[in-house]
Amino acid sequence: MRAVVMGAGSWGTATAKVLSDAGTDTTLWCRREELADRINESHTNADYLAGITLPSNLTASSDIAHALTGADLVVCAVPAQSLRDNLSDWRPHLSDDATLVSLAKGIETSTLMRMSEVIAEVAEVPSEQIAVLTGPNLAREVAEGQPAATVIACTDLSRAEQLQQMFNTGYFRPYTNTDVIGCEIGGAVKNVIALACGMASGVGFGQNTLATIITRGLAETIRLSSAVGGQIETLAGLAGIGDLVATCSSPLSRNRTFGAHLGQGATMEEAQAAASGQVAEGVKSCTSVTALAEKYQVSMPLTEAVNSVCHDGLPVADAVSSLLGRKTKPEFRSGHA
Ligand SMILES: NC(=O)c1ccc[n+]([C@@H]2O[C@H](COP(=O)([O-])OP(=O)(O)OC[C@H]3O[C@@H](n4cnc5c(N)ncnc54)[C@H](O)[C@@H]3O)[C@@H](O)[C@H]2O)c1
Ligand SMILES: O=P(O)(O)OC[C@H](O)CO
Repeated sequence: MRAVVMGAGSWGTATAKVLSDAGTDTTLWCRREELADRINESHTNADYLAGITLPSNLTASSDIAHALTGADLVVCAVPAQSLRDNLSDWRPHLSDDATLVSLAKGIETSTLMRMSEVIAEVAEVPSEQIAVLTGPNLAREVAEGQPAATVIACTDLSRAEQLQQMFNTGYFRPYTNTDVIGCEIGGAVKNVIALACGMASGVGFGQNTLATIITRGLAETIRLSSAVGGQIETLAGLAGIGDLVATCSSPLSRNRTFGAHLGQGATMEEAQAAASGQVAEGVKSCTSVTALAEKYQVSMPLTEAVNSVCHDGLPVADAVSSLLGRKTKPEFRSGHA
C-alpha cells in the first residue's frame, strides 16, 4: 500500500510521520517546491514542526501528479475552506479505487457541507471510499510520539479496519467507527467551543467557566449531530468529549489561542496576525455551524455568541452577559442535553 498526505502543515506532517512510523510507504505533498526540498534534505519541517525529526523513509514532493499517481490512500490535509479547490486540482490524478481520508475539522461556509460530502462531490467517489480521522490529536504532541488515540470513521467498516492497521503505531492508537456524521460534527464544533474557552481564559476566568463551556458545548454538539443524523455515543468518545477536552484545555490549540487573544482585547486582525498563517478553523466554521444549526432548528447559543464576536463585532464581555442573561431552563430536555 502506498499513501500520500496532501498538505504539509502541522497535522499533515504529523500524520505522514505516523503513517511512516507504522510502516506505510508515504509521500508528503507540499504546495511549495522549496519546502519539499528542505524536508527531503533535512528530514524536518521547520516551518510547522520545528525540532521534530521525520522518518528517513518519508519523502516529500511538490508535484501533484507524481505524489498522487498510484496512491492507494490519499489523506486530505488542507484547511476545510480550501479543500474543494485543492481537490479539483487533485481529481485528475486520483486512482479510481483510492481511499480518501479527511483530516479537516470544519464545515464548508459556502454550502454547509461536511468534508466527506465535499470529497464525495468533487472527487466523485462513493461514500464507502471516504473516511474521516479525528480525535484529541494536537499535531505537535503526536509528532513527538506522545501516546494518543484517534477515531477512523467510515461507513464501510472493513475499510476503517484496514486504515486502523495502516495508522497504528506504538504511540498512536486508532479506533474504528461507522458514524461519519457524528465524527465530523464533533470535529467542527469543538473548534468553535475552543474559541469560546480561549475567550474565557483571555478574560481571566478559571476552571469552572472552562468546564461549563466544554459541557454546554458538548450539549450543543450532541443536539446538532443528532439533528443531522449522527449518533449520541460518538460524542461521548474521542471525536466528541475527547477532542473538546484536548482542544479547549491546551495552549497548543490554535483555536483556543485565537480566542484567548480576543478575550484579552485583540482585534480579529491582531489575533489573525498572531496565528502566523496557521489555520484556526473555528473562526470560519462558527459561521457555517451557526447556519447549519438554523437550518436544522437547533439551539446553539455558545456557537452563536462566538460567531457574533468573530464576525459581528460583539465585545466578549457582552457575549458573556448575553449568555448568562438567558432564561433559565432544565439541564436536560426530552432526553437530550
Ligand atoms: N494541527 C493540528 O493539531 C490538527 C490536528 C487535527 C486536525 N487538524 C485539522 O487538520 C486540518 C489541517 O490543519 P493543519 O494543522 O495541518 O493546518 P496548517 O495551517 O498547519 O497547514 C495547512 C496546510 O494546507 C496547505 N494549503 C493548501 N491549500 C491551502 C489554502 N488554500 N489555504 C491555506 N493552506 C493551504 C498549506 O500549505 C499547509 O501545508 C485543519 O482542518 C485542522 O483543523 C489539525
Ligand atoms: O490547534 P487546533 O485548535 O486546530 O486543534 C488541533 C486539533 O484539532 C486537536 O485535536
